Amino acid sequence: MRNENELMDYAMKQEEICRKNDSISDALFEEYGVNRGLRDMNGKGVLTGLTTISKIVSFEDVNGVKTPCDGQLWYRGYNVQNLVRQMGENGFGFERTAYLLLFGEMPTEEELCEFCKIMANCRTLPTNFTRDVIMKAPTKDIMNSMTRSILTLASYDSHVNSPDVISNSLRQCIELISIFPMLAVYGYHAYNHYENDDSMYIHRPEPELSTAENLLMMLRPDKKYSKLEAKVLDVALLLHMEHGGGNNSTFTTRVVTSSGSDTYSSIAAAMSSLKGPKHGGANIKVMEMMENIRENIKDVHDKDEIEAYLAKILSGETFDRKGLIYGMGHAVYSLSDPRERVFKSYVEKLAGAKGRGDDMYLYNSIEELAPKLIAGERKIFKGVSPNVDFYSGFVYEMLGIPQELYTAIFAIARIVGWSAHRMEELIGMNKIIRPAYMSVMKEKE
Ligand SMILES: CC(=O)SCCNC(=O)CCNC(=O)[C@H](O)C(C)(C)COP(=O)(O)OP(=O)(O)OC[C@H]1O[C@@H](n2cnc3c(N)ncnc32)[C@H](O)[C@@H]1OP(=O)(O)O
Ligand SMILES: O=C([O-])CC(=O)C(=O)O
Repeated sequence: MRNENELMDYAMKQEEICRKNDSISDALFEEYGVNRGLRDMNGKGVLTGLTTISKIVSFEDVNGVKTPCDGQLWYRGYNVQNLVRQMGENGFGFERTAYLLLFGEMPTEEELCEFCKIMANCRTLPTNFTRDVIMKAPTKDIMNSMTRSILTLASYDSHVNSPDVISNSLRQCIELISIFPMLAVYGYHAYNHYENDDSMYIHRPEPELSTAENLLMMLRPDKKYSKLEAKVLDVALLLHMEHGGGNNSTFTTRVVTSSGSDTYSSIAAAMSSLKGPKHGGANIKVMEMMENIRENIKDVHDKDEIEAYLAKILSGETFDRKGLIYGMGHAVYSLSDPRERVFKSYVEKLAGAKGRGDDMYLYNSIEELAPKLIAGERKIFKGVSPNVDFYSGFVYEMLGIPQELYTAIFAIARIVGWSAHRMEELIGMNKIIRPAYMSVMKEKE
């Protein structure tokens, strides 16, 4: 039998050699003008593509000077805050926005109706897929469970690759967008049954329900949810659907697509990127961090105590020792992330209704204190503010959604953006993405 301890001891011993041979000095990056993380000295991303899918604004021109401003996000020419507003109190936006992002124009009522019907018909899994794939080796890591399902679905597709690349990829993307909620929720129920010994429910989606409604219906044992809950979840999905070509998971989609690989592999790669705690996985990390803060401070109303504990998180002294305050900061936004602002308005309503005033106070205090602390400790050129995922976990928690599903919900939304970028890459680029690495290796005899 394999001796795990022996292997771990070996890896720990060899770590030192890896560190010695894999470290490259900052001076060499400067000498060759190489931008770490494809970002320039001011944190701005290196320009690697053109897109018509979305636009992010974080700076404005003030008398010829580039100045940080409140963030804006636009989908196919429409401001996201307006898209949310236009849905009204009861309307659902996921399907309409998915159409907009995928096809580049707002659907008429007739086009939307046809698209919803197509999606409803797609919400079915191959025979015994739930039993044979999703329930096998269940895991708390729902992103992994979904990724395994996505890759396995390729074996059930008799036309994984087809000469009609564009229409075939579009078909596959629409199918995956439609069934993502099932892969996520069934993956969770399987885990919850086998690992937590809870009852398992496999409710089939209902054709007349929206994506958000289906998700809540499939999740709940009694299939019940309120209109407000479905509305809040729909807004969360709309806000997470798309964020340009440069975010880590969308860029991954574009890189894998550019090699000629298939839809399942491109989306599986994007899932693997999204789950990272610096990207979509931050929504779970925020909740773990909040729990850790609550456990370690005596009074949630004492801002000095909160500040001192945040300083410890930032110095890597406590929590996960990574030195990050999760839910804060963004690669592009400066003064604010527009999606966080929308979320906050819902959070305040929900927290009031659910008697979570103390938690709201704690979140507000962190929102006020953390940016100043981070700016004091790190080199921040553009400003640092709460991002979309600072409040998303809190919202999901108040909706009774289990923590294991938080990043999966992000994926259920972002697959629309990934799909739109896969289509744009296939239609407009036709060039393998292949940046260069300068070798600073020393030749040896
Ligand atoms: C959906 C999303 O993906 S939104 C982002 C979700 N992620 C998180 O909430 C995790 C916490 N935040 C972070 O790790 C970062 O802010 C990121 C990954 C989102 C962006 O990082 P960057 O692009 O490096 O941001 P920026 O250029 O402003 O950072 C400058 C410095 O501040 C640090 N910094 C930024 N945000 C934080 C933070 N929340 N906590 C501690 N340090 C931070 C960066 O690590 C960087 O330090 P370095 O130069 O020593 O590496
Ligand atoms: O754009 C990024 O770097 C992160 C991201 O996906 C988002 O904020 O939605």
